[in-house]
Amino acid sequence: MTQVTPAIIKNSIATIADYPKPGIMFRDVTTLMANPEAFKATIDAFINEYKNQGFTKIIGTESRGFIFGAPLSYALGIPFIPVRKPGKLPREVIRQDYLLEYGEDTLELHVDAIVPGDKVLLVDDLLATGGTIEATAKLVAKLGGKATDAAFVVSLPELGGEQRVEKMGIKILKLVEFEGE
Ligand SMILES: O=P(O)(O)OC[C@H]1O[C@H](OP(=O)(O)OP(=O)(O)O)[C@H](O)[C@@H]1O
Ligand SMILES: Nc1ncnc2[nH]cnc12
Repeated sequence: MTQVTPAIIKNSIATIADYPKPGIMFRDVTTLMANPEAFKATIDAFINEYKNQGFTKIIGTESRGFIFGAPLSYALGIPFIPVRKPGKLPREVIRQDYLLEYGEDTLELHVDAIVPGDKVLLVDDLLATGGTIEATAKLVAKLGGKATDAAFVVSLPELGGEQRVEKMGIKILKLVEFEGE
């Protein structure tokens, strides 16, 4: 489905140069979240795209993925599953290491959170190198599910994440792009 992204979404995202490391242009969605009109436009755009599409689970990746994934899960009546940084989930987990734009990390998923045949929507605030979403999709696959789609508020195409995620057969929705700005 093609939709026009309201300008308020991009306009409400702040950019901080050289955070958290020199050379990084940090796209800060806290200013979007603090703007109720922009936040509503963001969640509504996701609802329009993903209603009645047969998803059985929505995954949000810690931490900013929780902020956009949980309201979508509530609105669509689809279970919300958190993928978390190490040591945060209390029951048995599977793990996946991955590289970030500015570091490396590990993600974990409860082993009983995904069942074979699940059709999973991945939600995160931002797509940069695609390492986070690739690791999350691998966790889903290890448990027999299939991440078919991934939704982002922001994509940074210069960092190659879109090709990396599409190569895995995952369809991307991005509401906003930042390129050399
Ligand atoms: O496409 P990638 O190169 O993987 O980068 C994107 C990821 O990086 C950020 O999360 P971060 O790991 O900084 O964690 P946070 O949400 O807890 O701040 C962002 O929220 C995405 O999850
Ligand atoms: N440039 C960026 N801005 C905000 N979050 C990010 N996560 C990875 N790269 C980022």
